[in-house]
Amino acid sequence: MVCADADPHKVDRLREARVDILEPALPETVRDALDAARLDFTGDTAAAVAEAEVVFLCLPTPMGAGGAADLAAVEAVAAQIRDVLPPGCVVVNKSTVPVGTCERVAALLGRDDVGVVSNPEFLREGRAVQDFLHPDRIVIGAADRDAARRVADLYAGLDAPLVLTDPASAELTKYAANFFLAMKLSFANNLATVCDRFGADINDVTEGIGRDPRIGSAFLRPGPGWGGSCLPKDTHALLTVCELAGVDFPLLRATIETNVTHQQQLVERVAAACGRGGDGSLHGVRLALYGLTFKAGTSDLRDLPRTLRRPAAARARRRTHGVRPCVA
Ligand SMILES: NC(=O)C1=CN([C@@H]2O[C@H](COP(=O)(O)OP(=O)(O)OC[C@H]3O[C@@H](n4cnc5c(N)ncnc54)[C@H](O)[C@@H]3O)[C@@H](O)[C@H]2O)C=CC1
Ligand SMILES: O=C(O)[C@H]1O[C@H](OP(=O)(O)OP(=O)(O)OC[C@H]2O[C@@H](n3ccc(=O)[nH]c3=O)[C@H](O)[C@@H]2O)[C@H](O)[C@@H](O)[C@@H]1O
Repeated sequence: MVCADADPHKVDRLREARVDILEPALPETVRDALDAARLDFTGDTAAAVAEAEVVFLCLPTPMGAGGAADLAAVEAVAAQIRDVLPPGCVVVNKSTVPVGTCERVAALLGRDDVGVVSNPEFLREGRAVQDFLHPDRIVIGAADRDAARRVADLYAGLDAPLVLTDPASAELTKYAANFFLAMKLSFANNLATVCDRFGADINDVTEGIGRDPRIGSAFLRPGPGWGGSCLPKDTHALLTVCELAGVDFPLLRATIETNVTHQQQLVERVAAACGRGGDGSLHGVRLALYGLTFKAGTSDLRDLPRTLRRPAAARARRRTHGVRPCVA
C-alpha cells in the first residue's frame, strides 16, 4: 500500500514511523507494515496510483462557504490522477461528501475503464484502529456491482455486516449517521438542562431511558456541547444540501441550534460561578482549562475556537491559559 499526501513533513515523519496523532495501536501498526515493506508514503500522488488496483480518496472535506462541504481537495486529486490511473482500477471515496460526489468524481475522471465507489468511514478519533478493524457495518455504494464487490473483498477478513447499495444511499448514510449522533447529544444536553431545573439527576434519567434497547445508552452522556472536526461540519453540510434542494429538515436545524445555545448557557454558568451575572461576560476573569480537545483521548485541536489558538503572550493578556491539549 502506498499512501500519498500533499504535506511533505507528514510524509517524511510517517516514513520513519513517526505518528503525530494520538491513536492507540497506530504507531505499532505503521511500524510493523513499514518493516514488512507492505507500506510506503510519498508526496507524489501520480506515482502512488500508477500501478494501483484500488485507490482510496481520504481527503479533507471541511466546512466551506455557507456551511457546505468544501470538495476542493477531492476535485483536485481527481484531476491529478485521471490520466495516470491504470485501466480497470477502482477509485473509492472514503471522505464524507454530499450526495452526487461519486458521480462528480466519475465525471472529473472521465474514464469509462475506471469504477468509482462510495465507501464512507465511521471510525471515531482516538479509536481509529479498533473501529476500523471491528466496524459495526461496511457500507459500499456503487452503480457498478463488480467494482462494489472488489471493494467488499478488501474487507473479507473483517466480521461485519455489509450494506451494498447505490452511491447516493451510501453518501447519505454517512451524513445521516453523524446527524443522528448529534441529535442524540443535543437531546441529552437539553434534557440535562431540564433535569437541573426540576432537581432530577440526568445520569439516572439517561440510564433509565438508555436501558430500553430501542433507545440505547450510547451517546447520551451530557457535556459542554458536541464538537470535533466532523459532527459540526457534517450536520451543517447536510442542512445546506437540504436547503439547496428545497427540503425542510427542522429537526436538523434544531439539533445544530440546540448545541449553540447549550454552549452559550455553559459560558453563562461559568460566569455565574465566577460571580458574574447578567450578560455572562467573562471579561477580566482568569480561567484554567483542563483539556483543549473536543473530547478525551484525542490530540485533535482542529475544532479549537480561534480565541484559544492565539500565541501564548496574547492568550496571557486575555488571561486565558491553555493547559494540556488532551485528557485521558
Ligand atoms: N477524522 C475522522 O475521525 C474521520 C474523518 N472522516 C472523513 O474523512 C475525510 C478526511 O478526514 P481527516 O482524515 O480527519 O482529514 P485530515 O485533514 O486529518 O487528513 C487529510 C489529509 O489529506 C491531505 N491532503 C489535503 N489535500 C491534499 C491533496 N490535494 N493531495 C494529497 N493530499 C492532500 C492532508 O495533508 C491531510 O494529511 C473527511 O471527509 C472526514 O469527514 C470520516 C470518518 C472519521
Ligand atoms: O465522521 C466522523 O469523523 C466521525 O465523527 C464522530 O466521531 P468523533 O468526531 O471522533 O467524535 P465522537 O466520539 O463521536 O464525539 C463527538 C462529540 O460528542 C461528544 N459526546 C460524545 C458522546 C457522549 O455521550 N457525549 C458527548 O458529549 C464528544 O465529547 C465530542 O465533542 C462519530 O462518532 C464517528 O462515527 C464518525 O466516523
